[in-house]
Amino acid sequence: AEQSYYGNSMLDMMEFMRRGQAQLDLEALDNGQKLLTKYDFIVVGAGTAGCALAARLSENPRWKVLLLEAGGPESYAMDMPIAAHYLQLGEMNWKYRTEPSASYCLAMNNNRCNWPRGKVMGGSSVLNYMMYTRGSRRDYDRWAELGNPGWSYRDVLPYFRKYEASSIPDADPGPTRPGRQGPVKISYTEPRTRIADAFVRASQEAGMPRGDYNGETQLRVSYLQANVYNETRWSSNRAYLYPLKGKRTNLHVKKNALVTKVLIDPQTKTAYGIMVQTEGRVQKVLARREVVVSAGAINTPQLLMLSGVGPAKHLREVGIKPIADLAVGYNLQDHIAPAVSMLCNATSLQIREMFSVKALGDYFRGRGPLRTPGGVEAISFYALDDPKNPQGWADVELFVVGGGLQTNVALRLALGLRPEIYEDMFGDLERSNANGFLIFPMVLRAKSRGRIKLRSRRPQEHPLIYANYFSHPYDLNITVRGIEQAVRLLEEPAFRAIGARLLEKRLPGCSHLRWRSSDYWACHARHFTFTIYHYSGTAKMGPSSDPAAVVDARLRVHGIRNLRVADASIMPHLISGHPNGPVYLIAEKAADMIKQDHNYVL
Ligand SMILES: Cc1cc2nc3c(=O)[nH]c(=O)nc-3n(C[C@H](O)[C@H](O)[C@H](O)COP(=O)(O)OP(=O)(O)OC[C@H]3O[C@@H](n4cnc5c(N)ncnc54)[C@H](O)[C@@H]3O)c2cc1C
Repeated sequence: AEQSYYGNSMLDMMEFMRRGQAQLDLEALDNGQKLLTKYDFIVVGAGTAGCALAARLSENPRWKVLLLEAGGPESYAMDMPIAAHYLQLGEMNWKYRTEPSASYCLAMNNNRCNWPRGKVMGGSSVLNYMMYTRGSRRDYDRWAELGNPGWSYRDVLPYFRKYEASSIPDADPGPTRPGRQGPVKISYTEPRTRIADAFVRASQEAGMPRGDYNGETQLRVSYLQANVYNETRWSSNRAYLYPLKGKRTNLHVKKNALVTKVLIDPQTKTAYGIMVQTEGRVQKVLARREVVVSAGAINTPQLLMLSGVGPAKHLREVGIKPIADLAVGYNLQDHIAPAVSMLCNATSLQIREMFSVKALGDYFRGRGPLRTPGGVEAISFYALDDPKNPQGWADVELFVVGGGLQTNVALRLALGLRPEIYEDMFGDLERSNANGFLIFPMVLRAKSRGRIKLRSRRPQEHPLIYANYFSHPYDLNITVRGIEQAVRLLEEPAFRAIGARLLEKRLPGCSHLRWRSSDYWACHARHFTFTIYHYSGTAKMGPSSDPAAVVDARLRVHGIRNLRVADASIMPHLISGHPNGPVYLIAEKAADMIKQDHNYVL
């Protein structure tokens, strides 16, 4: 038996290396391309939006398209779902941090929240937890009501269905049914811990119907729908570009290429190219038709400001001549979820045990825990402010991770938790291998707004990030109610059956407050202000009559010709769910609008 174990292990390792090499070979197909001096379209950033956009624009064989990415190739190891936390520790992460605050992220080193972002082919779709949600229909209807024709749920539904390749067997079959043929895979994940089963059942026992939260009604509990297929993360790079590698000669992809400026003629206010730092030098590349910025909600405002598009006063402060005075970098939104730690008698995911050759072998055979997307297993949506309305607009989401903060060292590091707080809260649990889980109450429609500012005019320098969590009183209030909803679930029979209970440990900074009181939970939230990484809104879409708008409903930058933004930055309000899917929607719609505007009709 021992012999066959080692024999299999060797084969599994070889298989791992074979798959890794096959992927690198694909990625290497881009490397031989020599940059032209001029393209029809230049897309900045190969993230969720950028890959989709470049693939769609280059469908016209007559257009030459250049996709520029600051990071390097995606690798096979990144695509193992459970590796998600670890990726935040590597160079494929921009490793942003918010400015220190006295009112949030108090349990984190220097009171700064870590804000990871993908710096790699596929962008944040390579770092993310693969949770797939469309959000509420009301989100899109609100976008349209704000003066953005074409963005109501009815209007955008065909775009969801265009990119989706859902294999969810019990998806809502009604008019909102998912697409089955698109490039972006969506499936249920396995294996499931008993904890996830208990969460789904306890939610039902508390009155929440089970069903498809991406269907007609969002207020449902369900196992997670995820961007995973064949045990593999389905990044935007894999979805849109891998099928084209080496085949689409009019699409050039350049990695390790940092765009430092969009070139805009100050007289005609027309974008005509970019400056890019690559292979040790800075060069100019021209755009015959348009530059599209898809650098994500932190880098897009940074790049626009570096190029003279932004708040004139702030640009002058850092020595940049303004070309268009627009509210770039304002309207920054995010989702936070101050996770609550529970203990239980059911076996939770013990990450330490996962990194073995056996686990790898199981993974190749379609088994085992390496397939879980970072441990997130099930999810539910509540309209706490409108509880009687079955069609309500969700304001809180709960999701469950079948392991505790103590079961995964990478999670602690990724969050930047202060070592002394970690030791106080979780040290004993880690040493005793205690079984536990986390419920994350995610606040879906926060009213606080943050801001991105330039630290300097150097493109290599990280911008300043002010998250401003809880600056609006609604946000702390709804956060506390979300936590209380999570804790209430523990009373349900399904959770009782696995001995689920709150971790009875007070945060050192909150020990003066009555245990489990709302003041205690507010203090908990100010300490464990965990971002769920949904930064958005910093190049807001809206009509020119809206002083906060940066782009119009066709995603054209107000007052500048031949320049668009297509990524999470354009969301006027962050959607009530996880935004990776909605960013594909933005990219797909942007691609169609660009094709229409340049008279290319499929
Ligand atoms: C850790 C983490 C977990 C998440 N979990 C989920 C989840 O489970 N479900 C979900 O729906 N969403 C999740 N998200 C959010 C989701 O992934 C993002 O909203 C989405 O990827 C944003 O897409 P984007 O195209 O706007 O930006 P990105 O995907 O971040 O792409 C921007 C790209 O531009 C590149 N770039 C930036 N500046 C430049 C420049 N100057 N020159 C060249 N290239 C540049 C970047 O390197 C990057 O590749 C998560 C995000 C993170 C970081």
